[in-house]
Amino acid sequence: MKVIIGSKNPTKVQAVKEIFPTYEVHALDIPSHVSSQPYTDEETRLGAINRATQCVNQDSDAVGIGLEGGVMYVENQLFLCNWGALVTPTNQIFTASGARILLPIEIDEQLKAGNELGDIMDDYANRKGVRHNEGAIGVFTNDLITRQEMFMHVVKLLRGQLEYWNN
Ligand SMILES: O=P(O)(O)OP(=O)(O)OP(=O)(O)OC[C@H]1O[C@@H](n2cnc3c(O)ncnc32)[C@H](O)[C@@H]1O
Ligand SMILES: [Mg+2]
Repeated sequence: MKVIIGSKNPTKVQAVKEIFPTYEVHALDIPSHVSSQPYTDEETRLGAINRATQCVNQDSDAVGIGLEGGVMYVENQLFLCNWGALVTPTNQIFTASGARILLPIEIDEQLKAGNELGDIMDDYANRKGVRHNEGAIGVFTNDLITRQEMFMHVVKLLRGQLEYWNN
């Protein structure tokens, strides 16, 4: 069995490898066809579905997975949000979201100024490549939950649904 993950971001690729250990895992750089910084649950989830669908279009024997990061408001407060989608060769679509965490007001202001969260996080935390490593969720949980761990949970939710509806 084969799974294609529509990103080369190591936090996403590793998450899929951990949760699908018996599958052959391929990583392809696939566009999300939504804004580079999604701002709602709907847009973030659509980005994940778009990536997963394009993965299956590349190889009709494979299961496609898309993982997408975004932000969303809950009562005027900005939260990190992440969505995953899994598309099967017969076009079943499963989606699931990841843990959310409040972002400081400074991050909200920087995003409104048009910067991408990945770049803002490097400046804010004075680190390099936060998006490829611990992620914003790692920074704001004192490294207790990394971006890969958060994505692992999302991919587990996808795999579980795939198995439930196909057994
Ligand atoms: O190569 P891809 O798969 O696109 O990986 P990415 O790091 O750009 O991740 P996303 O496109 O899924 O994320 C959308 C935007 O949100 C940013 N982002 C989302 N979650 C993040 C996190 O935990 N830490 C840092 N940046 C994050 C990311 O940098 C993008 O600007
Ligand atoms: Mg991106």
